[in-house]
Amino acid sequence: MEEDTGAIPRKEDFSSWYNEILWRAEIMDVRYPVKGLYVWYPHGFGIRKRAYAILREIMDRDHAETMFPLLIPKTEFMKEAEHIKGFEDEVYWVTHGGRTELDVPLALRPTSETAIYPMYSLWIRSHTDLPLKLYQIVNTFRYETKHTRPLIRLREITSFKEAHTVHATREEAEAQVEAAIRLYREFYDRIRVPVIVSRRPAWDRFPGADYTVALDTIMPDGKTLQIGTVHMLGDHFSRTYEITYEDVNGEQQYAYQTCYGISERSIAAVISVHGDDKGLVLPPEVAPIEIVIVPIIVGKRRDEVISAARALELELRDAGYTVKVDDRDMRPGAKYYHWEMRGVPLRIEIGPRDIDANTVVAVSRTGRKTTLDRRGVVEGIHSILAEFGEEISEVARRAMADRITTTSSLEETAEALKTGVAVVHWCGSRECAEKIEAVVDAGIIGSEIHSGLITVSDGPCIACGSKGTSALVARTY
Ligand SMILES: Nc1ncnc2c1ncn2[C@@H]1O[C@H](COS(=O)(=O)NC(=O)[C@@H](N)CS)[C@@H](O)[C@H]1O
Ligand SMILES: [Zn+2]
Repeated sequence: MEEDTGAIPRKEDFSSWYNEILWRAEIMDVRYPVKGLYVWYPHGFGIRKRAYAILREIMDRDHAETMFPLLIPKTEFMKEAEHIKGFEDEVYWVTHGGRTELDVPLALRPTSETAIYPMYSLWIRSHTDLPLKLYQIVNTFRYETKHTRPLIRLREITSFKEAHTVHATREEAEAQVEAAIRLYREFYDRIRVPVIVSRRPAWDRFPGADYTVALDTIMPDGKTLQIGTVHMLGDHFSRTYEITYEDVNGEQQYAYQTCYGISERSIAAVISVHGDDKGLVLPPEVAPIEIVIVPIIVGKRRDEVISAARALELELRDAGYTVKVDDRDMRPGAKYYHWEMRGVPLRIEIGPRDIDANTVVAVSRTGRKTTLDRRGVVEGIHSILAEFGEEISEVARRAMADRITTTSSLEETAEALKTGVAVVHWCGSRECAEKIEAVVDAGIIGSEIHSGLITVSDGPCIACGSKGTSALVARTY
C-alpha cells in the first residue's frame, strides 16, 4: 500500500472522515468493480478476525457452529409468504450452470432461513432433539437499492453471523430471545461499543417474525446504526417447513424458533465510535497490532537500541501481546503518524536514555505518557492497556449520552434530531408514527427501550396526547 501522508478530514465531517479512514487505515478497498462489494485489506480483516473471535467465544458457550449451502432452490425460498415479500426485491438469482439453464433457479442466500429450515425439518423428530441452537458466519447477498456503503450497507455481506434456534415451546423461544440480547450486549461491551436495545415497530420487524428486538448505536453524525437484531419467529416457519417434534405424550407439535444476526456493521461501529482526527482508535481487544515499539535511533548506539527493542518485543509477545518493532529508516514522528492512523492502542519509545535508565516510555493512542521501569514492563503495560480500554469506553458512552435528548414537543424533537436521537412518548399507533415522521423527517425506530442512558416513562403521546410510553426517534443508516 502507498505510504500515507497528509491529514485526513476532521471527524466532525463524519462521512468524509469515514470514507478516507477506510483506505488510510487500510480497512477496506472500495475499488472492486461490483457495486456494494468491497475488499478487506489485511489490517481491516485483522480487526474483523479479533472481533469475531470474541463473538465465536461467546456463541460457542451454548451454540454449535456449522455451515449451510449458499444456493437456495426457488421452491424452498418461495414457501414463506411474509419472508418472500420482505426479500423478493433483494434476492440475487442464479439461473445457469455454465451454458445450461437451470431447471430450478437458485437464490444466493440473503439470510439462511430457507436453506436451514428444510434441513431442520429432517433433523428434528423428538423433544429430545430440542433445543437446537446453531449458527454460521457466512457471506450473504442482498441487492440493496438504498445507498451502499462499506461495512454499513453491502450487497455482499461478508461477515454475516446468523444464529437459528429451535425450541419445544413459545416460552422457551422467548427466553432465547432474551438470552440472545444478553449475548449481543456482552459482545458489544467487550468490543467497547455502547448500544441501545429496543423493540422495532411492527412494520419494521423481520419478514416472517412475530417481533424484532434491535441493538442500535449512535454514529458521530447522530444517525443510528442497527448493529444486531434478534427475531422471535414463533411457529410461522415451523408450520411452513414442517418442523415438528414428538412431545413427551407422543403427540406431534410444531416447534418455536428464533434467529439473530450480526454483520460487519459491528466493525463499522468500532471504527466510527472510537476514531479521532488522527485516525483509528482501536480497543485493545480488537487491535490487530496492540503495541508498536519505536526505537529512537541516536547515532552510534543504533545497534544497542535495536537489540533492546527486539528483546522487549520478545518479552511482550511471550506475554501474549501482538507487537511490532518499527525499525524502518524513518523519522520517529512519521512512524507515530503511521501507527496512530491505524489505531494501535499503545506505542513504546525506547532510546539510549531509556537503556541507561533502564526504563521505557509508553504512550497510549489517546496521548497518555508513562515512563515504565523496564523490569516490571509487562505488568505496567497490562494496566495501561486496561486503563486505555476503560477510558475509550467511557468517552464513547458519554458521547452517546450527549446525543440522546428526551423531548416533549415536535419542535424540540426536530432540534434534537439534528445531532442525535430523541426519546418521546408515543401511543404505539402507526398513524402517530407517520405524523411524527412527517414533521421531524425521522421515524420511530424502537419502543420498550433498554439502555443505561435512557430513563423510560409513561406520558401523553407527542402526536395525539393519548397514553404513551418512551420511544426512540432517529435518523438511521
Ligand atoms: N446490507 C447489509 N450490509 C451490512 N449489514 C447488514 C445489511 N443488512 C442487514 N445487515 C445487518 O445484519 C443484521 C441481521 O440482518 S436481519 O435482516 O436484520 N436479520 C436476519 O437476516 C435474520 N435472519 C437474523 S440472522 C442486521 O441487524 C444488520 O445489522
Ligand atoms: Zn398517538
